[in-house]
Amino acid sequence: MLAAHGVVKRYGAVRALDGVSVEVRAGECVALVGESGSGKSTLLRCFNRMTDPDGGNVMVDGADAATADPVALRRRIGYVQQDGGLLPHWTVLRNASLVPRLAGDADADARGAAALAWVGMDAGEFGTRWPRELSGGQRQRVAIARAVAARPGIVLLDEPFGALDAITRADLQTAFAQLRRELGITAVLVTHDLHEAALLADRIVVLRRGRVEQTGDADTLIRAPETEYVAGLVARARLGGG
Ligand SMILES: Nc1ncnc2c1ncn2[C@@H]1O[C@H](COP(=O)(O)OP(=O)(O)OP(=O)(O)O)[C@@H](O)[C@H]1O
Repeated sequence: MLAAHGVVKRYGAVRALDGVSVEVRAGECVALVGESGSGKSTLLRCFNRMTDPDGGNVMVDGADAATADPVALRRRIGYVQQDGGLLPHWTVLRNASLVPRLAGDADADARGAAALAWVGMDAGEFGTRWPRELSGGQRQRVAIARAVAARPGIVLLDEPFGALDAITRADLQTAFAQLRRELGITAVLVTHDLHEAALLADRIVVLRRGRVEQTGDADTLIRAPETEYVAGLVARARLGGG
């Protein structure tokens, strides 16, 4: 469904991505894990052309992303950013129905309301509120609703639960996992947190300095780390309360 082949992205002297290859099968959730600056967000943004690579290629649903219209691509691919990215002067319902509305869907509000219900928010109760009138967890729920309202087959998530307290984060992780299964969404999730990756993803890609260090399911990473770096990451995650 998604693939990066030998992707290179440079920012001046920095090689944010240095020949990265990743494949994401239909219906799968793949987590991109790595320390700050390892290239996770850059790789994520290559899939919806918010960033264009300098080398290699990116495939979306069998077609080269470089030839796709970026706006059309972004309407087909849901995107959740770290801070939610809600428009502050739009109500919750208007935020949630943004993508169907941009696509000219006459039922945009109904789709937004349905998406809010999927993430456990009643449009009657929350729809007319402003983003600033929500808790951080509620805002992230709306951000997820917005990303799925147009029923995209693919959703990209950049540290969507990072800024939340542990209980809210666990609630949202469960809600997202359920929604992903129900809607059959293919997802790429950027996270610092190996626990979160193990919980939500079918496979984990460990990035380090713009390169893939190891790809595998959580069990493989834990039982058979291929590099000292991955072994260290696993050890630190255990120390961190796993
Ligand atoms: N627009 C940009 N201009 C210049 N350098 C950039 C830009 N975007 C990213 N970089 C650099 O590319 C590298 C990878 O950044 P990226 O944001 O992909 O890392 P990350 O793993 O997502 O980090 P974090 O977890 O801190 O978000 C970093 O060295 C970063 O400073």
